[in-house]
Parts: sequence; structure tokens; C-alpha cells
Amino acid sequence: MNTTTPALEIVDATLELGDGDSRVRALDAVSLTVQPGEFVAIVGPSGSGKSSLLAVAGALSHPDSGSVRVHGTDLATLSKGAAARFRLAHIGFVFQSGNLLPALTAADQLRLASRLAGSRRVDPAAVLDSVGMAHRAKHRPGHLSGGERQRVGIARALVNDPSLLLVDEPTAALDRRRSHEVVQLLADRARDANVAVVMVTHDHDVLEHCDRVLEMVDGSLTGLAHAARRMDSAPPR
Ligand SMILES: Nc1ncnc2c1ncn2[C@@H]1O[C@H](COP(=O)(O)OP(=O)(O)OP(=O)(O)O)[C@@H](O)[C@H]1O
Repeated sequence: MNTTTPALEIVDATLELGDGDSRVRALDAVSLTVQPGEFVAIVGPSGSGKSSLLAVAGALSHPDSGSVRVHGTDLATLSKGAAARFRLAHIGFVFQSGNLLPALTAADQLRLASRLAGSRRVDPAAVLDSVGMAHRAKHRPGHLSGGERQRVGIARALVNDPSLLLVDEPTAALDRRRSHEVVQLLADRARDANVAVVMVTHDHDVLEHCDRVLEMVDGSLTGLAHAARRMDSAPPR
């Protein structure tokens, strides 16, 4: 893996949603570069475009103008099928409540994700262990706490060894202590596995774990003054 290639490079992305009078500029000339191993948080008011940013970064939607590159690949060059394969191979998604399948044990959530991607890169049991969930491998989501579900969700997103992890409100259902644990886990994974993490959050309490905090307002992204976790290795841009 060439570590000088940014994990995510969005240049001047503009995205309009809706029709006629309800047309909204969800992204307005947004540029964002995230390096491997860097943990970036995006904060901002409801409706400011944060989810839209994750959607274009994850090849779930395409900007009307501008470009999005993930680990050097221009997402606009991929067909729908190729984009789906690319997502499975290179991008991990973590959602609010873990988004686990109710019928599957923690271990099977990871095995399924690994099989879907045709991936043998990482041992699912080892990934579950790395998020401190080996002892709950045989539990179904209904028998896990909110924080444990979120850990399994993170492990599932990591099982295909992604270059980029896109995380949407991971602490929404968690108390303060568990919120810190989960975001600390994301920070550790960014550093240890050299994964770029982009996390959307309303939870200002957990921003201390991030390298950079950006604010989205009316579809535009701006930097926030913030005491970063690893200023020496990842200076704010
Ligand atoms: N499918 C859609 N059609 C029309 N407008 C949309 C659509 N999806 C989102 N929007 C609008 O685009 C803008 C950005 O929405 P987005 O979901 O990206 O914001 P957000 O910052 O993630 O909000 P929240 O914090 O509430 O999740 C909002 O004004 C929203 O109303």
C-alpha cells in the first residue's frame, strides 16, 4: 500500500438534492483530504450536509461537480457494480446503532461481511478480539449492550481491512463513558491499522480523540480550532 496517497481526497464537490423549489445545495464546493491513519471529525447543525459528505465519500452518491478519490481511485470512473465492489474492498461504514443483523451472532456478522467481500485479508475472530468482543462472539445483537453492538459494528467495518472508515453518529445511543470508549477505539484503529476515519458527530465530548475537527455549515466545510490528539504526526490542514 502506497502510504503517500491520501485515503480520501474530495475536491470542490457540489451536490444538489431535491427538485424545483425544494432543491437544496447539500454540498457547496467542499474539499477535504484525509491521510491514512488520520481521524477527522465533522460537526455541524442538522441539515448542514454531513451525511451527504459521507455519502459522496463512500460512493453512495456522486457529486454534481468536483471529484472524489478514495485511495487514489476516482469514484466517478467506476460503474455501479464496480463502485459496489470497490466499497466492499476499500471502505467501511459504521452507523448510529451498529446496524447489525438481529439473527446473526457477533462472529457471524463479521464472517458474512468478510464472505460478501470475498475477503480473506483479516481473520474475523482476530478483529472481534481487537475490539474487545471475543468473549461475546456467540451473542446475538439482542443480547449485547449498546456499546457492545457498536463495537461489533466497528469490527464488521474493519474486517475487510478498509483504507477508509466512514462513521455516522457512533455515540448517538451511548452514555458518556461508552461514547468515549467507542471513539477511543476508533482512534486506536486509525493509528494502529493506518485507517483514515471520518466521523460525523453531534457529540462534542468525544472530539478530544480526533486529530482534526471540521465544521459543516450550509454545505460548506471549515476548520475548527481544536487541541488535536496527534498534532505532531498529523498537523491540521
Ligand atoms: N433526498 C433528499 N432530497 C432533497 N433534499 C435532501 C435529501 N436528502 C437531504 N436533503 C437536504 O440536504 C441537506 C443536507 O442534508 P444532510 O442529510 O446531508 O444533512 P446532515 O448535516 O447530515 O443532517 P443531520 O445532522 O440532521 O443528519 C438538508 O437541507 C436536507 O434537507
